[in-house]
Amino acid sequence: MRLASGRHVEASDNLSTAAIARRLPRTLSQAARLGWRTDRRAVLALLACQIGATALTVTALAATARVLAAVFTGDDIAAGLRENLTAVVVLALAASGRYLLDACARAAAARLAPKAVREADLEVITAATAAELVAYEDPDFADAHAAASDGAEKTGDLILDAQLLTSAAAQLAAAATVVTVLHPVVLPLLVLSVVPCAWGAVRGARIEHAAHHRNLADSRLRSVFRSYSTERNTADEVRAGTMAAFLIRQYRLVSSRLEAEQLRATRQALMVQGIGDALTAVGTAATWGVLVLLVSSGRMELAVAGTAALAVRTSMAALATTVRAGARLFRTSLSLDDWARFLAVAKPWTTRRGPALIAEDGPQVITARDVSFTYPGAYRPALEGVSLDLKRGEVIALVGENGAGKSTLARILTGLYLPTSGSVRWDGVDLADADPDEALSKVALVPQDYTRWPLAARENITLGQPRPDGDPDVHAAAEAAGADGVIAALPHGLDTSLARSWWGGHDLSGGQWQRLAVARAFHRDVPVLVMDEPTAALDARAEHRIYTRLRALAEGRATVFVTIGWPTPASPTASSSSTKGASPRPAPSTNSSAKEPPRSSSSYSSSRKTDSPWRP
Ligand SMILES: Nc1ncnc2c1ncn2[C@@H]1O[C@H](COP(=O)(O)OP(=O)(O)OP(=O)(O)O)[C@@H](O)[C@H]1O
Repeated sequence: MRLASGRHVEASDNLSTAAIARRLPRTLSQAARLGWRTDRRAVLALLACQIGATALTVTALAATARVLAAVFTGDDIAAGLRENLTAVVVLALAASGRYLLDACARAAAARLAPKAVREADLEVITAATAAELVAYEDPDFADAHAAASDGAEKTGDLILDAQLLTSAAAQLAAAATVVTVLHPVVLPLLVLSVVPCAWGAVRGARIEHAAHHRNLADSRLRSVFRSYSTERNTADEVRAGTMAAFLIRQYRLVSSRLEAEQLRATRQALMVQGIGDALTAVGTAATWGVLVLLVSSGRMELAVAGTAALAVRTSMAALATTVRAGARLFRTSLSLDDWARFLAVAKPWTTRRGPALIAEDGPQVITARDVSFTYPGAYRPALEGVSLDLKRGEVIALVGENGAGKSTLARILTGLYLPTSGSVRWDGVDLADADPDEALSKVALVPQDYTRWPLAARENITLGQPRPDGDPDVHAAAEAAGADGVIAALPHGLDTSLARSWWGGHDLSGGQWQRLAVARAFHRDVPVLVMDEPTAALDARAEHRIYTRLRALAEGRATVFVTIGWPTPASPTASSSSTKGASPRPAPSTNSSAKEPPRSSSSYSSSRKTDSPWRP
């Protein structure tokens, strides 16, 4: 199995080194802004220490030159040192001060780094949660999101590397100044020897990063195989289905693809870096050769050559650190670029609908007209030409085969998805123009795949939004959903943690979880209630309880009930007293296909013949 790489990967592959280098300042300034937002004092301390350390490096090297001149030029070294005592003291103070300030700068960077990671990650979370729900159906969004999470993690490295780079670059600048003062020909040689090394390091980083991008889809696939093989949710099926060998084979297959791609990239990167290092070795040899030549031809005094040799060594060490830190910074900035890229990819998906508000006591009526919907990247619409009306106090049942579009329609009626064409209006307000937070605050949804929140039982029902009366309301909702017995059996009642993978966490059965999921919808005192197969995992008694309560619960609410209960044609049928007809596909709408007549909540329980009218 192979996942297609998305536009995101291709766009990254096409980025040239020059293009990325041009974007580097922007990426760095983004990191600086992040740092500034998270801890200004640490940023200021970092800057002050860095500037101070640079000034002290220059001072120390200038003092070094004077001390070395005293040592090499005079016959009496001790006398020379005594005469230049100030330079010796300055050298000692500047050198130790520089180490101190360097350590302070590193400490400030270390303090800043985790905060920057947190802030960058929060930006990813904010962008993801602000995006339209349908964005999650777009593979590019998913790939960009995966890459962004890595990128956010690297923000900390970026700050540490930036500190290291500026520190090394300051040392280099100071040493290079001294070398230039001693003899102007040495500096160009130094530069020539470092350029190939820098080129190799940067080019190698780009090759490896491009491979990382090509591997993104496979990396995700492998981690899915890994988690499906080992996680608790799937552990029983893995064993009962004797799937372990198959999953391990798939894991190996994807891993070998990943490793082959990685190996190819590493070979290329090593080759490029090797060429750069070899050229640098030639340049270094030339630098030393020129120094020897200058001394042997009498164009440079031995004392000056000694100082130059020291400065060249310092420069070389600083250059090596600068190149290493620069290459790492470059690689990190590529990851940070992924982070920034996700924010850019997510931006157009940001929910921006309009300021229209639904009346405080609304919606009284939900009207869908000619609604069609196609998932991003899908070849055919999931819904086509659906029209219906749903009033407060009515229950509408969406019935149809698997894949007929019931869940999609339910999400469109609540405004979770916007139709590709047609409109959904609440009291005449098009949901495409309505403030989504305000509209969704009027919706309670029991999704098909409800979440087992690793929280206390109370928060699993209130979703962190307790009603003014507190626990009595929680118990009332639990009672309506048949979850009161579940809570009563918990060791600490509503305070019991349901984070089953943690110590002290309590586990529930599938049906018990579903009762909680239904209770959470009942707890939300809102006018629109959507239940997507809410009784699939319930026993007959619990199902009966929900159905018998539904009438009371639907009182004053617009309720959508999704079920596959009836044997019906391939399209879902919307049944309610006011339904105009719903048909997700070209297939026709209709109530006529339903075995139960359309009805509203008021006629619902009285016309039932079985405990579950949806499953005759
Ligand atoms: N993320 C997606 N991307 C592309 N197509 C999708 C996506 N999700 C659903 N579909 C397609 O949309 C159609 C309707 O799906 P939907 O989940 O609404 O059906 P359903 O009637 O609720 O099915 P079920 O009874 O199995 O829950 C299906 O054909 C499905 O393949």
